[in-house]
Amino acid sequence: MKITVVGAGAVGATTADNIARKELCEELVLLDIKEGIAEGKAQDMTQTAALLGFDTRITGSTNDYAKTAGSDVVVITSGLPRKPGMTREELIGVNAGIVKGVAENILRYSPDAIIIVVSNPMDTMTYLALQSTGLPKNRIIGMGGALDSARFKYQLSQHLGASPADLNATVIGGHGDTTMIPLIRYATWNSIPVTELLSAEAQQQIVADTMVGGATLTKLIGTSAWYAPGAAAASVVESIVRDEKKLIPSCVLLEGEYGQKDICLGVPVVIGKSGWEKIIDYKLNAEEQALFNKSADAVRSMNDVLKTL
Ligand SMILES: NC(=O)c1ccc[n+]([C@@H]2O[C@H](COP(=O)([O-])OP(=O)(O)OC[C@H]3O[C@@H](n4cnc5c(N)ncnc54)[C@H](O)[C@@H]3O)[C@@H](O)[C@H]2O)c1
Ligand SMILES: O=C(O)C[C@H](O)C(=O)O
Repeated sequence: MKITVVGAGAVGATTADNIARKELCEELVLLDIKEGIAEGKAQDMTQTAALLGFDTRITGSTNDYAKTAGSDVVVITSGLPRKPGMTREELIGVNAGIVKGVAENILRYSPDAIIIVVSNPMDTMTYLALQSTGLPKNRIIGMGGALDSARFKYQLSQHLGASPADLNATVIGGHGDTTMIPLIRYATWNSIPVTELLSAEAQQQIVADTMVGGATLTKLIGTSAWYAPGAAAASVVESIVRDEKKLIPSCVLLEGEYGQKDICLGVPVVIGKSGWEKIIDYKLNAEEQALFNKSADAVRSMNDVLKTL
């Protein structure tokens, strides 16, 4: 198994670190456009092997895609992160060019790869990667829901005094401050609906705080987060390489599912060795479906911006 992570910045390096620690592959390539950064981080990470006890071989590459040849899975994290006060959508102008170029280069050397898109605005970057590579839809997965659902569980755990591991909670829709939809109606604490345990005010607060989870961290740190994003991206990789069939909300092409088509948006999907394998229908109620449609409208207008770049 060979995995490439493009972008050796905060999220890319953390994703690679998680992949290596979990020994998800024999060969891991970290690629960046900035001279030396990928080689340096690959060497630094390799020096943890003796301490942590893993055997994954990690190679760094300064923009040499030949080194990525034959990758089974590729994670794209290259691109600008937002600064405090910005939205993810404001990154489209720079990141669209980066993601398109990277996806095309990857495909040249790894025609069979499954691609995971992390760069923001992620829903539109996933759509762009799908359009520009023409890959089968199941091989392009946008990572957002895995992270947002982990943040949703974090918020629930704080209010309930519960272990996040005992919580089951899902965020669908876009990966944006106003487009994500934490499905509180479906959230449970070891099978008990959280709606039976929390006041209406607490539920509203949890949903609101989950939606701005990324913005909150960006304000605190001065750039966007990387520990949970890197762990979330690695969890999607793990479900693919171990063929786990985990149900992970992810951004995929919709062709009528959830009432939408010609758009990549977050829905619960089963992820295994072929990429995303099927979409699970959560049977949204009218209010949730209205939110989903609104989210789709917002993402579609970002997708339209691609035509003007
Ligand atoms: N989808 C998500 O859940 C999620 C979560 C966190 C961050 N992000 C996004 O991930 C991206 C990366 O964030 P970060 O914090 O790692 O940023 P960063 O600045 O730390 O790293 C980005 C890296 O990309 C590299 N890069 C730029 N152009 C490149 C190219 N053409 N080829 C190869 N490498 C290139 C840069 O040199 C840099 O090292 C941002 O767009 C951010 O918004 C998404
Ligand atoms: O918030 C961001 O801009 C980065 C990422 O999408 C996140 O949710 O952490």
